[in-house]
Amino acid sequence: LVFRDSEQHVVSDSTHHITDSVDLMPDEEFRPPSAAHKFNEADLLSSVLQNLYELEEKVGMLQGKPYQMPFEKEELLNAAVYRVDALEAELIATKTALYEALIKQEELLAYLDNQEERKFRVTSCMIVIFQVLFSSFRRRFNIFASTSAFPPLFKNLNVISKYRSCARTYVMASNSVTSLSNGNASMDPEPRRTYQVVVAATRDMGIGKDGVLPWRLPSDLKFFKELTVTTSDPGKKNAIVMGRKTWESIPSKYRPLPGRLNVVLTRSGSFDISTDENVVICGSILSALELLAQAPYLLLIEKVFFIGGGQILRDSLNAPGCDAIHITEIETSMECDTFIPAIDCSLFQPWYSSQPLSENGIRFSFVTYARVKNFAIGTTTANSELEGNGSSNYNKSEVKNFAFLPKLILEKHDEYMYLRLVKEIISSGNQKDDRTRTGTLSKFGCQMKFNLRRSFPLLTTKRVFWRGVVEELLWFISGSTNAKIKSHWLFYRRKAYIYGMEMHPETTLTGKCLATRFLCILDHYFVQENPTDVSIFLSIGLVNREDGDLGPVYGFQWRHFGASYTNMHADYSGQGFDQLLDVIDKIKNSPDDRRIILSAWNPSDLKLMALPPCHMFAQFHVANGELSCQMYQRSADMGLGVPFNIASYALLTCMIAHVCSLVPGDFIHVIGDAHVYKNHVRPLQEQLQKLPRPFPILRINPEKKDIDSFVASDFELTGYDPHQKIEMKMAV
Ligand SMILES: Nc1nc(=O)c2c([nH]1)NC[C@@H]1CN(c3ccc(C(=O)N[C@@H](CCC(=O)O)C(=O)O)cc3)CN21
Ligand SMILES: O=c1ccn([C@H]2C[C@H](O)[C@@H](COP(=O)(O)O)O2)c(=O)[nH]1
Repeated sequence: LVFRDSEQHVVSDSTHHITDSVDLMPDEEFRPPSAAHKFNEADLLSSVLQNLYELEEKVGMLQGKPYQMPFEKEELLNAAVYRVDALEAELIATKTALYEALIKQEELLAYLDNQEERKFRVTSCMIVIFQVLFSSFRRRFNIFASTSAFPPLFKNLNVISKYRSCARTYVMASNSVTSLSNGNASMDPEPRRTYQVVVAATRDMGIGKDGVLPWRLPSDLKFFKELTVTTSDPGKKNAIVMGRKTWESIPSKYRPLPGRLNVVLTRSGSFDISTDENVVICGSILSALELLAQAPYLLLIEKVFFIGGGQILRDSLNAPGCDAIHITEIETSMECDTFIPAIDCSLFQPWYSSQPLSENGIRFSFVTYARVKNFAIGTTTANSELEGNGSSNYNKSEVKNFAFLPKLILEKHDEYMYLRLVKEIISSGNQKDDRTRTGTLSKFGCQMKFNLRRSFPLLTTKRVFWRGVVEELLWFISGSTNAKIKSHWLFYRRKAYIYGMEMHPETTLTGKCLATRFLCILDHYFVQENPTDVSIFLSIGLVNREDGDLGPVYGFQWRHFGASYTNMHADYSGQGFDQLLDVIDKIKNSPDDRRIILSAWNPSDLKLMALPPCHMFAQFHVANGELSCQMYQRSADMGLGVPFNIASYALLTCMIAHVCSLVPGDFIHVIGDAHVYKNHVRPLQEQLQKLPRPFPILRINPEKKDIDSFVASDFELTGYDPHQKIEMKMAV
C-alpha cells in the first residue's frame, strides 16, 4: 500500500514539476476548481446535428441539378453553405464545451484526491519523525553509516511540512530480495530507490585509464556538479553513489563532494573512510538503494545519482532501477582501459542533447537518455528474475511520464521551444486580422533550433501525421506539380493548401463530399473576400486548370526554377535550374560554400500560384561532417502548419545529409509572421498542458544514395509515442 501511495505522489508531483518548470499553468495545486457549467449538451448537439443534416440534404439536392439553377438559387446555395460552416463551427464549440466540462469534473475529483493525499502526507511525516527517534534501521542492511550522518540533514526537518513528492521506488521479485537481505530471509520485498547514472564516456564507452580520467574537461565537471547538486526542493539533497575506487580518485580536498550525500560502496567492513556527516558507507548497490528508500532518506534525498566506477556502472546502467543516463559523450577518440556497456536503445531514448562543445581540443556533448520501457513500478513481480542480467522477463510497459528527470534537463527537450513560442504568442502576441478573417495573435521574427544528431523532431505533445510529411516531401522532390499523383488524401490536402488553408490530412470525408466542400471554400474565398481577385484568377487560367494542377509551386521551383510553366503534364526535364541537385553537388564538392541555397520564392511566378510559398528559402551549412539547414518561413500557422513544417525540413536535412555521406546537425526554423489563429487558442492551451515525450529516431535505408530514388518505406521511425491528436479547425 505504501508503495502504491508513493507512486501516486510521483504522478501528482510530476505534473507539478512540469508546471513549475515551464510555467505553462498557474500554480493552483490547492485551489479548488470552479464548478462546471450546467448545460444541456445532448439537446444542443442533436439540434445542431439535425440542422446540419437538413442543410446538407438541401445543398446536395440543389447541386444535383446545377443546369436548372437560377441565379437566386446559386445565392441560396452559397448562403446555405455558409450556414453549414457556421453550424459546423457551433458543433465544434459544443464539443469543446463538453470536453471542458469533463475536464472540470476531473479537476474536481483530482482536488478531492489531493485533499486525501495531504492528509496522508501529514501522517507520513509523523511516522518519519517517530522512526528517526526510535528506529535502528541502519543495522538492518549491513550498512556502516557514520553515526553523525543524520543531524545535519535533519536540521531540515522543518521543510518536511512543505514536502510535495515521494521519491521513486520500485519492488523486485521476492526471490531476489531474499538473497539480498543479509541472510534474513523475508517474503516481504524491500522497496528500492530508482536512480540515474552520470558518466562521461568515449564512443566505445571507455570511461577511464589507469584509474583516472583520460581527459581534462572543466566544463564537464561543472555540469556534473550542477546536475548532481541541484534540487527542486531547497530542503532536500541529492545522493551520489560511488565505488570505493571512485571515492579515492576524487582529490581529498574535494571529498566528500559538497552539497550531496556521498554514498560509498565497499565490501570491506573495516573500511573507515570518513566520519563526515555527508558520507554513508554501504555494502552493495542493492543495500544502498534499499537504505535510500527508507526513512529519513526517502524524504530527504531527492534524487540518487550513480557516478561510477566501472563495475558499479556495469551493474547498474541498463538495470530496471535506472531511470535515466546523463552521459557526456566524448567524440574525440581517447585510449581507455575501463569500459561500460552500451546503452540499451530498446529501453532508453535520447531526451536532450546539447550542441557539441569543445574544450582542450576534445569534442563532446551532454546527452540525457530517459527510460522509455519499464517494469511495473510499485508492483511485485513474483516470477521475475534478478535484474540487470539482460534476460529479465519483467513487464516492459511503456513509460509515459518523464517528470522524474531533473528539472534542469527536463526543460531542455527541444519541444519546449515550440511550446514556449506558442505560449508567448498566445499571451503577448499582437492581435491581427488576416486574409482568412479568422483573426490571429502574432509575433514577428522567431527562431527555433532543433538538434537532429540523436533524435528526430516530430512533436510529441500531439500526434503529427508522419506519413503525410514523408509523402509530401517526396512529392516536392519529384518536382511534380500534379497533386493527383499521390494518394487521394494528398490531392485534397494540397488543394486546400494552395488556397491558404489546412485540411486535416487524415480526414475521412469521401471524395465527393470533399470536392463539394472545396468548391464552397473557393467561392467563399474569392467572392466574399476579394472580389477583384476573381478576374485575375480567371485571367491566369487557374480556375480552368485541371483538377490537381497547382501551378509552379514548391516542387517545380526546387527542380525547374525559371522554366516557363504551362501545366502539370508538360515534361520540364532539362528546363530551368535544378536547385536541389545544385545544393547536393555543393554540399559534396564545396562544403565550405556559403551560397548553398534552395529558394521556392520566385517573384515572377507568384501570380501563377494561388498561395505564395510559405516555407520559401533554405540555406545549408557543412561543418565537422555535419549538415545543418536554416529555413525561412514567411508565414506560419503555429497550430496546424508548423509541426508539419518542422518535420518536413528536418527530414529534408536528414535525406540530403544521407546522400552526401554526412550526419545531420541542426535544423533552424526562422519564422516571419508566427501566428496562432484565434480558434486554435483553446486546443493549443490543451496541448500546452501535455508533457513532451522523447523524440523518435529516424533511420534511412542505407542503400539509397540518390535523392531521386527514395520511397516512403525507406524511412523508418522508431519510438514515436505521442499524445493523441488534437483537432484544430483550418482557417479558411
Ligand atoms: N559527466 C561526468 N564526468 C565525469 O568526469 C565523471 C562522471 N560524469 N561520472 C563518473 C565519474 C565521477 N567523476 C568525478 C566526479 C566529480 C569530480 C569533482 O571533483 N567534482 C566537483 C566539481 C569540480 C569542479 O567544478 O571543477 C564537484 O563538486 O562535483 C571529479 C570526478 C569522474 N566521472
Ligand atoms: O506549409 C505551410 C503552409 C501554410 N501555412 C499557413 C500559414 C498561414 O496561416 C497560411 C497561409 O496564409 P498567407 O495569408 O498566405 O500567409 O497557411 C503554414 O503554416 N505552413
